[in-house]
Amino acid sequence: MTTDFTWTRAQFQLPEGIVYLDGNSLGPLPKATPERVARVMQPEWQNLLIGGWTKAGWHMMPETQGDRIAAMIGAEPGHVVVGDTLSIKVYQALAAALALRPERRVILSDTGNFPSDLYMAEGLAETLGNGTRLVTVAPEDVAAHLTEEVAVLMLTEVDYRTGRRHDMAALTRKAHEVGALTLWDLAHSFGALPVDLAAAGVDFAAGCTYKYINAGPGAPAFIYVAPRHAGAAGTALQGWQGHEAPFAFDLGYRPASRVARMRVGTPPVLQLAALEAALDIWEQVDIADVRARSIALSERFIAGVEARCPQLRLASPRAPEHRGSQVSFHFSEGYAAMQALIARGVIGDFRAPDIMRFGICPLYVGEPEIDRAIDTIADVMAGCLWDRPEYKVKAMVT
Ligand SMILES: Cc1ncc(COP(=O)(O)O)c(C=O)c1O
Ligand SMILES: Nc1c(O)cccc1C(=O)C[C@H](N)C(=O)O
Repeated sequence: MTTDFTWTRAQFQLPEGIVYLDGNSLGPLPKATPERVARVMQPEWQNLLIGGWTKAGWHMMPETQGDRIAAMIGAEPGHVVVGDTLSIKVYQALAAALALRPERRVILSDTGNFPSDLYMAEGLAETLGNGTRLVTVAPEDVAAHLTEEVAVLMLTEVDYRTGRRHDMAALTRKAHEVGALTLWDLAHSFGALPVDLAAAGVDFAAGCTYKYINAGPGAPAFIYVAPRHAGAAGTALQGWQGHEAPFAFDLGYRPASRVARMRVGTPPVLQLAALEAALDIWEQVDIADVRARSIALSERFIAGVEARCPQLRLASPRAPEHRGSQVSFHFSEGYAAMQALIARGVIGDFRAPDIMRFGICPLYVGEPEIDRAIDTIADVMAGCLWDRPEYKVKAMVT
């Protein structure tokens, strides 16, 4: 299959006149989504009422959508389930992995990891109360800290700030050599670059669907458990929907034999419908084409910005194979500069302390958008427009 990027572009409802370079945080609205979500309300919810769980397939959506996701990330069918938030899925996967290495006490991660993953690990370690501790090292030092003390290597493949990409297969191999298990956060990988969990020998993974996948604000996360751990992995959060027979209402918990054991409570059906519509687009897309185009667009962007804006310093790795699908620059007044860009219709975002972040999503971003972004950044820099007081007011959510 060759991806038709004119077609993909036409599938999105982007506001007129803007260049959207923040799909690495929240993807835009696919045109088919409102109708698909509305269908769950009318006729499904209106007419089927409680019967919708069975007759409209709502109950199985976490698994049916999980299988679709599995096919996109090189996971074995039946080993991915959708639901909850990424923070929760990280917690469950980490708890399961730690329990599989009961004699070890170290969770190894890096300082580039997303804070929520680190907070979850700290909280879990505290709850376990058995001396389990989180050790965070610089991203480039991870391999050197893989020792026989490590129970779980927990990393985000692509750094949310710089876009720096870990070598998932090599680090997984190295972790296994010392007897550790791996947990990969795919938040900035899924839909950004090819992922092959089975080939890399990954033990656990989790990711979200509201970024590159475009399933909407608050869209559910997913979790992957490798087949070799499927029977032994505990779920930590023993909700009734992860029970082998939820509608038997047993007083005792029996985990489902399938990855469904990682379900917790009632699934968010409206949000899952939005995910379905988003995945329909991805079924017409070859991720290898997306990756090639993302690299070409990113190279064009970096070259253009560096040629015209000496004030900005590249924060992302220069070699494309070491990046995800975002490009970041350091600039001391990055927050205000980003507000100036947004006011001119070029939407990226800012991450403390000084990172201007631009997501390159080829499904709806092409050369004209990249060139307009470069021109606008050059204008903001040349005119020191970031120095205006109105751009220095901090918003609550960035
Ligand atoms: C790498 C990474 N992990 C975890 C999270 C947390 O996800 P959630 O808010 O869905 O729990 C995010 C984004 O918020 C993220 O970028
Ligand atoms: N989930 C978000 C939200 O509810 C509001 C604003 C941003 C987000 C994000 O997902 C941030 C994202 N994980 C990041 O890479 O910074």
